[in-house]
Amino acid sequence: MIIDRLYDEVEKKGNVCVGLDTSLDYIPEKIKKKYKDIDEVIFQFNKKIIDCTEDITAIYKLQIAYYEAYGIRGLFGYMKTLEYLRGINALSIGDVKRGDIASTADMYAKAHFEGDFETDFITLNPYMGFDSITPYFKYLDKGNKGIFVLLRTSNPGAKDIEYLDVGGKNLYYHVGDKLEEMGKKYIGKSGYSLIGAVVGGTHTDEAIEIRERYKDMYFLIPGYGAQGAGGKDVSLYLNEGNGGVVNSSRGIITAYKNYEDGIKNFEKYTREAVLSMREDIGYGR
Ligand SMILES: O=c1ccn([C@@H]2O[C@H](COP(=O)(O)O)[C@@H](O)[C@H]2O)c(=O)[nH]1
Repeated sequence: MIIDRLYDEVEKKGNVCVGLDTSLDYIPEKIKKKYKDIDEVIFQFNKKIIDCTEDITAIYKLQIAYYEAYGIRGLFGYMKTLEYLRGINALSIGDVKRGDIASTADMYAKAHFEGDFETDFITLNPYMGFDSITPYFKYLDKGNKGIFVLLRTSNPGAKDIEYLDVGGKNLYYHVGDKLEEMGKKYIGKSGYSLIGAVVGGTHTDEAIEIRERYKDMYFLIPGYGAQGAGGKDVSLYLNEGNGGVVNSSRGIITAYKNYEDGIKNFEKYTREAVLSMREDIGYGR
């Protein structure tokens, strides 16, 4: 199952999920001048990041908005990056956060688990109801695709809805309990399910309870670095160093900007950002 592959990647390489949130503002002028089309500029920048981090990165997450924002060329950049990751046998998450009625969800599933935009995992938004999630299960049945469903997100606004009291428990626990139950059917040999959850590393007060309560769930943990979460925070969501991947996007792909010689030594600084994040999370301890 694909979740077992992710588990093994984390064992070998650590918990870092590099976020390829590729805004043109992050790309050095040198690359922008070298390639005529935006898709190639985006792809070449992503390729540089992937090539210097692949052996220390468990999985890459592409937030689709950063590609959609550049229209059809941006989406070509998205497609090329995913093709490249598949070619080197690296895992990918399409951070698409879909949620819609079942007939539309069927088409979203086809769009992101097959064809040009195929990824290993996608993110889903469950707050339209569980019938917006179940249409993806036919891909889970084959074992080679997985989902990360928004549970308790990293943004301050998580408190507005996700924390609402529903029958004596926070709404996100209501969502999580149902996901854990549905996920029992999809547990791999690692002990984790193809139905995972997104939990923001920026809120830590309930982290231990969430980890304890959802033993089968693999976590995608955003919020590290640019949003303020640190290694100690995110590691509360892990289980003996596994059970989750920690995303950092801006913190890694713009790391080179912190140095005067950043453009010249782009690969060195990008790699250092992943290595220091991996250590901060507790790799090797
Ligand atoms: O709760 C959530 C869910 C998703 N995200 C996404 O993760 C990255 C974070 O980027 P940084 O630059 O490391 O802050 C981004 O793609 C978000 O859309 C999240 O932040 N929180």
